[in-house]
Parts: sequence; C-alpha cells; structure tokens
Amino acid sequence: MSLAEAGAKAEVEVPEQGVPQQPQQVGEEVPPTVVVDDVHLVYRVHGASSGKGSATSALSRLALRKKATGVTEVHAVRGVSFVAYKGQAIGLIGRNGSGKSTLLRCIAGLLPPTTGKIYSDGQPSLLGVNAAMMNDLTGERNIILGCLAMGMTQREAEANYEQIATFSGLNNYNGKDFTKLPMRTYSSGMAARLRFSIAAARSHDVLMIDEALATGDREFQLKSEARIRELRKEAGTVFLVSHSMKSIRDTCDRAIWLDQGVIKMDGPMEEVVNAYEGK
Ligand SMILES: Nc1ncnc2c1ncn2[C@@H]1O[C@H](COP(=O)(O)OP(=O)(O)OP(=O)(O)O)[C@@H](O)[C@H]1O
Repeated sequence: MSLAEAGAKAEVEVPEQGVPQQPQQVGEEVPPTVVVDDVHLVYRVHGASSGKGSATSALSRLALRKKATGVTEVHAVRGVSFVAYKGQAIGLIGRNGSGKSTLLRCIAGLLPPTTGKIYSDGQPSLLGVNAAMMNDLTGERNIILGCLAMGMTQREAEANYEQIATFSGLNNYNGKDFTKLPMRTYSSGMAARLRFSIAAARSHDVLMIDEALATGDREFQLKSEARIRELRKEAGTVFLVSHSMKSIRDTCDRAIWLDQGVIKMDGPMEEVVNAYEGK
C-alpha cells in the first residue's frame, strides 16, 4: 500500500482520534509523511512482581516446566492514530510517563507496535538515538561513522566533517580540540551536542527530537533551535518531545497532547499548549 493510500485509509477508518490536521493550502495537496494507525504498545516486564528474574530461577523454572511468573504488562500507547504532513513541526506533549518517547521510538522503527500500523515516507530519524556512537573512538571517528550510518558515502562524510565539528563546537571547546579525544572523555552534554550536530548535518524526511533541546548549554540550545527551523524548511516533518512549552512554541505549529497513552488533543500548537497549561 502506498503512503498516500495509507493516509486516505487512516483518515477514513480512525476519525475519532486521527483528526487529520492537514495544512490549509489552496490548490495544493500536501503529502502525508507519517501515518499512525491505531497503534498500541505493551511492554512486558519479566520478573517484576516476584523479584525472581535471575537466570538461575529461569533455568529451574524451565527444568520443572513451569510457566514464567511475574510478567507485568505496561500498556504505554493505547490506540493512537494521526497523520503527519510534509512541512509540519509537531510537538508531542504530556505528563511524565504519558507515552511520548515510546511513540517516537515506534515511529523510528526502534520498537515494533504490539498492534496497529505505522507508515512513513523515508526513514524517520530519532535524533541522538540513531547515531551509532562508539565510546572508545574519538569524536572525529564518530563523526565519520555517524555520517556513514546516515547513508552518506565516505567522500560525503569527509566533506561534511568540518561543518559538523564546527557546529558542535567541540573542535575548540575551552581552548581544547575534543574531536581528537575518545568520546568516553565527554560530558553527557558534550556527547549530546555531537549527536545533534551529526544528525542535523543532513536533512531528514522525518526528524524526531526527544528533548534534545534540553541538553547542551543555552548557547547550543539556541543554535540547535535555529538549525531545527532550517531543517523544517528543507522539507520533511519534525517531531519534538519536550516539557518546555517555550521550545514547543518556538519550534512547532501543531501539537499532540498524550495522556496515559491516549491522544487527549491534537490541533494547532497554540490551542493545544494553552489547553495543556490550563489557560
Ligand atoms: N523499557 C520499558 N519497560 C517497561 N515499561 C516502560 C519502558 N519504557 C517506558 N515504560 C513505561 O511506559 C510508559 C510510558 O513511558 P514513556 O517513556 O514513553 O513516557 P514519556 O511520556 O516519554 O515520559 P517522560 O515525559 O517522563 O519522558 C510509562 O508508564 C513507563 O513506565
């Protein structure tokens, strides 16, 4: 099924939650980039209630042919449906544990939905997670590796190297060139800067950011916000998970409010954020 057909299908079948927030553009059909169709995600946590999750207890259980005990299910995403369109920047908001990160990981293809379907145009990239980083390698080697992992050729990776190192600021951080040092010597904020810089070097069909703006210092946050705005213009769709309503207001034009794994509200950013803030 093509994405356009999937979009049409989702719009027809799931009207109650999948309120398609299609951008109003006269005479122009805006293509859908992501269709989420009645997605549920249930985590199964083994050994949760009995505390007997060890290999020894599993082995004795297998020997005695007993069923696994203490499996707890966490229903993190419950029947979520929506359609995202090209050019949109969508803020995912909601209380701690409402299912935002889980939903992003499903869209990125890192977690298969327990039921339901996700269709996407191109490979959605979850900023930070998709970058293949090796702690024992230098920042320099990680930049090249990250570029290759995003599908660049060796030549493209080398051509992009300088720009990425400069954007991250790690080639001259407190007067030191950290790109020559192994990543294990970086603070978590410095590692986040590098991951963001690698991912932001290329435009993505669907770019997802999970609170990346909260990492890094104020100066880097401003730089990354500006780059996100550029990436938005360059095409695709941006998803941003954040507890900072300022970041959502600065970056997004649409917001989806998740509550206990269910969409509580989906619409223009200002309306949804105001409702979330109780205004
Ligand atoms: N790996 C996991 N195993 C089991 N349960 C999990 C796992 N990850 C998340 N959960 C549970 O799934 C639910 C949704 O978690 P999720 O991290 O998606 O929420 P969130 O909205 O991103 O929260 P936050 O704003 O705190 O980051 C929570 O109840 C959480 O406890």
